Amino acid sequence: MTCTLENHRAELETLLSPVFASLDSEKLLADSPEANGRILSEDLYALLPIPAFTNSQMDGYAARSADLATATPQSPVTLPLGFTAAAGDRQITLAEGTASPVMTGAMIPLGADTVIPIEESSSGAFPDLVRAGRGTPSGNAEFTAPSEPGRFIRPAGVDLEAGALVAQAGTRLTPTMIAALVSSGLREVPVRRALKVAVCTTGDELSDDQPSQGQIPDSNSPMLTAWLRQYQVKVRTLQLPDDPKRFALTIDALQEQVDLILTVGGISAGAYEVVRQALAPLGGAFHHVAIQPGGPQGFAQLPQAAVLCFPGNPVSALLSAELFLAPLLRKLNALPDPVPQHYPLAADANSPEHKHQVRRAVIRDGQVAILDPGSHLVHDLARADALVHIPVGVSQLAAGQSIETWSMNV
Ligand SMILES: Nc1nc2c(c(=O)[nH]1)N[C@H]1C(S)=C(S)[C@@H](COP(=O)(O)OP(=O)(O)OC[C@H]3O[C@@H](n4cnc5c(N)ncnc54)[C@H](O)[C@@H]3O)O[C@H]1N2
Ligand code: MOO
Repeated sequence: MTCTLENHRAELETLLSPVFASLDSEKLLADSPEANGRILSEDLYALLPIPAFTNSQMDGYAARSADLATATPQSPVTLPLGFTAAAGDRQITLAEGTASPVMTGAMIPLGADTVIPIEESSSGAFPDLVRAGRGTPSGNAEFTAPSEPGRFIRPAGVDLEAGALVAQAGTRLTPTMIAALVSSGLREVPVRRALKVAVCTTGDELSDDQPSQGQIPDSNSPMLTAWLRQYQVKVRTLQLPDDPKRFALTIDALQEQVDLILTVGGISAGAYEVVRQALAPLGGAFHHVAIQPGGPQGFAQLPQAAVLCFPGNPVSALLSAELFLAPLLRKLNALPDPVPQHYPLAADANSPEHKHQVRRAVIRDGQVAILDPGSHLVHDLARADALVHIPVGVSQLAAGQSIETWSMNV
């Protein structure tokens, strides 16, 4: 049975929506390597303000603006030095009529209301400094201009008040959001549990180490694993021979361990189509989608897990993931949809009129050159910059015509 790209997409959305909706919440450290890209499962409110305390924006002197009100180059104001406030120190108190050396990020001394950058002091450099509890400060600093209240002072909570909403449920953790969470005192955060997928590559020809005659390296397994991990999926891989009984037993056991089983290969018209042979009796649907590559497709709903069946040719497998899984995983991960770019075609191109063709392409010198359509060309797949969609009904494209390109391998 042949179906359209859109119909198959809709079928997979029906299959996978309940799987995605069933993912519950888990706690994760916001500063752990797995946090980036995960989705918050609750609204989160700041435990600490950002900044956590009022601090200096500059290395310089903390002072009272009133003490410097009359300072001019002709009549500078000289203030004796107080203790030095360094980043990490407890708050010190500024004695009236003194200036305290203060470093960027240090707490503003109690009583100070302005910071004069070191470059603006007459000497332009710090003299010998003394931190609280480590001796008695001596020396002076000379100022030739007033400094207004609040100058170079970063007030506590100016970015976010304690108790304010840091991020809503559904927010994707980015490097910057991780910084905001940690800054607001939120280290352990509730996130949606990662989707668990078992990638099952199939075929007696697959080999992991030294392929003997007739064998090939299993490239689909690492390719799809890396591809799925872009979407925060927890992947386990299995390589299964062309033995339908063993395949059926393995799938049955996997059901309890993962949310989705993704099989690759073994679904077209051959005599040893292990996936089709094992899953068709269990209600699996196998059909031909009017796309190229990636025509043969299948899926099954088992009692405890959904099964998605991609064709085995490497280009077909990857494009099946891009066409059918990527839109759903982007939605799941609150990622934006990609935006196409437009380039003129470098040469004429043909496409089968009754199929939606997806071609790999390279963009050179402002033009898009379409690569060979073969679904076994895994190196061409790797060197492609873009995908070009040629819809049903279009059989020819002319050199120079502007076409839509969708970035890939970025
Ligand atoms: N008589 C027909 N033959 C084929 C048809 C058809 O309609 N009628 N469709 C062709 C198309 S299109 C595709 S796509 C493939 C899909 O076949 P399968 O999904 O059954 O995949 P396999 O036969 O198992 O493998 C196809 C191809 O890919 C290689 N392969 C498989 N797994 C891997 C892997 N993990 N890593 C690297 N390469 C892999 C495999 O060795 C084959 O060369 O069927 C066409 N035939
Ligand atoms: O659909 Mo197959 O994926 O053309 O090679």
